[in-house]
Amino acid sequence: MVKVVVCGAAGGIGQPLSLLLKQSDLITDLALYDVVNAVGVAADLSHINTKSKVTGYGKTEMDEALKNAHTVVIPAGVPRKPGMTRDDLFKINAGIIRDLAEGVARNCPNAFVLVISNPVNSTVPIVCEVLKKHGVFDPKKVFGISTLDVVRSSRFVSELNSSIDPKNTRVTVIGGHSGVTIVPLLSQIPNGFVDSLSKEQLDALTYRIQYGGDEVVKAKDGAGSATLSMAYAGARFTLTVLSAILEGRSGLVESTYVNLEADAAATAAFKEQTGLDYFAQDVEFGRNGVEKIVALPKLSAYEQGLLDVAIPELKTNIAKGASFITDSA
Ligand SMILES: NC(=O)C1=CN([C@@H]2O[C@H](COP(=O)(O)OP(=O)(O)OC[C@H]3O[C@@H](n4cnc5c(N)ncnc54)[C@H](O)[C@@H]3O)[C@@H](O)[C@H]2O)C=CC1
Ligand SMILES: O=C([O-])CC(=O)C(=O)O
Repeated sequence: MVKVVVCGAAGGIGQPLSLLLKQSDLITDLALYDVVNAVGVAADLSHINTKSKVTGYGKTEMDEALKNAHTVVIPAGVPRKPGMTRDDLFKINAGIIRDLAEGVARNCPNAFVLVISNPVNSTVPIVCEVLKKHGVFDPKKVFGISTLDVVRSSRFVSELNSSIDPKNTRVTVIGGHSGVTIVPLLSQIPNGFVDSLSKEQLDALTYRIQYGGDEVVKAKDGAGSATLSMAYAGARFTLTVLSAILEGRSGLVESTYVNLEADAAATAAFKEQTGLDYFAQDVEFGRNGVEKIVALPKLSAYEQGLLDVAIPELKTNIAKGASFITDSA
């Protein structure tokens, strides 16, 4: 049995994400949990003629939903409105994520946990600290999904150079998932892409990637943030990880936000230099989740400048998430 649970499954991301996961034969049981309407969404999806069995769980049924899960994907919580930062969501989402992580520790302590809910820079440390508290933390199994930054980068780059196919051009994005902590490594794009840009173009492209989320928040004008592109990115990430774990496919890589203990040997020097415990960078997946954290390529001076700005902000975000659990222990 491969049971995948979507927590927040009736939401703007949860519904299309569940629809995309329903397409996959890797999943045998798709469990949809939400405090509202999950049973209805599950009934709807359950009629689709693919192999997985879909079940819905309401507000009081979290434990049942999570029981024996293989993988838990979490897009539960509130989205931004114009004028808000992702950090402004902490007040409401931190408690939601803590309670879901407690549910994971109780019902599926060996599950892979994939976190979408913002602020990702802080919600991932919350999940890790809760699992640590229960003695069930495996850093190879907890991921912050920052794939949307990669998806946006590929698309935005292709808008500047029509010979680039956005589907086949993966841009490594390191750091975290908010504003200045999003650091795209555009210098890694082949064929001298970055050298073809003026300084103004490079600044504008970098800003667009860092603030792509705000573009959508503004356009939706109070009706939330990215949902469809996030569902696409979330499904791509989830199915990539599942393919490595279940099918043993090797060489599968995505940028994702992880606890650096997931590959302590590879990241020891970086941790020492920066003081960061969590960081988004390219990760190769394997049967146990993180197979290895890919070494950072040589950054351009421009990228190093971006990273220098990202580090203090990331540190604050991480400390805020971790202390939300450790200070209440
Ligand atoms: N990682 C990323 O790149 C992205 C993250 N997000 C984040 O994803 C989250 C969800 O966004 P949307 O789907 O647009 O919001 P939404 O409001 O449409 O959906 C959230 C769902 O979570 C449910 N929910 C609330 N509390 C819950 C709980 N305790 N247990 C289970 N379900 C609960 C709600 O009932 C709702 O159905 C937000 O925090 C948003 O900022 C959004 C886009 C990209
Ligand atoms: O911007 C937001 O609040 C949602 C998000 O994380 C994104 O679209 O990247």
